[in-house]
Amino acid sequence: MPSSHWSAPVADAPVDATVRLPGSKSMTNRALILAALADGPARVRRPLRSRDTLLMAQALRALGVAIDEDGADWQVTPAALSGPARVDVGLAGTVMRFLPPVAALADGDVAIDGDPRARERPMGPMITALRALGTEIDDAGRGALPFTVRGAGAVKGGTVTIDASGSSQLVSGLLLAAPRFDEGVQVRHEGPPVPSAPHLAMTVRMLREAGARVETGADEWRVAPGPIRGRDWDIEPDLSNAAQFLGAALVTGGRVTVPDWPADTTQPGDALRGLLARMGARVSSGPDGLTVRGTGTFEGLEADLHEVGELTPVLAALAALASSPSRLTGIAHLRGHETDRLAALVRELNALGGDARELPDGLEIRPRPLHGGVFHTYDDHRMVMAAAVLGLAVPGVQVENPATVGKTLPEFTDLWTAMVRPA
Ligand SMILES: O=C(O)C1=C[C@@H](OP(=O)(O)O)[C@@H](O)[C@H](O)C1
Ligand SMILES: C=C(OP(=O)(O)O)C(=O)O
Repeated sequence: MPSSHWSAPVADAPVDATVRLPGSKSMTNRALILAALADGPARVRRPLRSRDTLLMAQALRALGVAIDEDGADWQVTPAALSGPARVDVGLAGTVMRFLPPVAALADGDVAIDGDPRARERPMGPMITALRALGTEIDDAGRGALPFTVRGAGAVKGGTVTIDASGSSQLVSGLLLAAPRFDEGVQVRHEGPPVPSAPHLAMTVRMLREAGARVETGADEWRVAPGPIRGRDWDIEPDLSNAAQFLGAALVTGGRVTVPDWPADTTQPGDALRGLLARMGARVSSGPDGLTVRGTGTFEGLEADLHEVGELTPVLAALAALASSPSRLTGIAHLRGHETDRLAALVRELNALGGDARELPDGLEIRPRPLHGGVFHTYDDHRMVMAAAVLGLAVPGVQVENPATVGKTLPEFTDLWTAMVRPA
């Protein structure tokens, strides 16, 4: 086995674990943007420290913002934003969609690029929208990364219509910076439905928590011009990254508790409570956190995951181990994620003997006995997580490039091993 592979541990016994999870990627990167654009210092408490959030911090520092480590927190001191600067978005959707509107507010050129795959992810509507709002962008006609934002120190703002069916982040990015646009923004979506409604709710809630005036309608969002308050942001645990751990309770007939599960949250991972219950889990909340218990058998899932697409890879792995078939729909936009997730999941599940096929907007998965083999991960953190779930029940799953999980959870294999093989 090449040393770049990880042998996913088989569970010899039901897991019985409490897994404390690091902060939410989506909340950390929104808090960083709002802190950078605020009227005074801000603190991000217990941020996620992973590739996606460190890239965001680095991008904002490149524009002049000070982000200092302070114990478990980050202290953010805003500054007049300026170029010339170079920004690396890596493969982070949140950086590639949230940073350009901030760069538009800077005084000077900001050159933005990322991993090869980042150049293929949907970006055109953001470029078109920023131009319509008064910003010059040099993209050599690509409609994609790399491009240079010719920041003029201000953005006029106003009304813009975009097709955000490829990614909700196109809307979130425009809204997060919009209080600082001269006229604010009114974004209208036209096209097939926008995915990831909870992430849009997160954007709106965090903007309001920072003092912005936001109105929402059907496929329409309006942000008034005005100050963004510097404040403390408490980052919740990343509930999407809870999926594989809670799923392990289902696969092994065990128990997993995630502490500090928020009572009221906009994170899409909160939907795991209902989704795993539908598969047969017993789900309960208490002072210890959220607990999922499995019985040892569990059913497949028929679900529209349009709003919670990032849960798909782990749910697909669970589906492959379930006692009945699954249909996961509403997720055509996953073809534009870190990799084409529908194609990648079908290929890798079937390479282990599975029976998965692509639907126009999703996946159909029929459980079959699986065997070991190499599970390719395509620079996709959630493919590593999906492979680990399969490995609980299938001996010999070799996960290629496990380090790619560092996009959102660098400590994943340690947390996983501690759960499956407690000392
Ligand atoms: O705004 C956010 O923080 C996110 C929105 C979603 O993006 P899409 O709407 O592109 O799926 C989600 O999949 C991604 O992991 C995080
Ligand atoms: C789609 C995801 O990430 P990104 O923020 O890069 O879009 C994800 O984390 O599942």
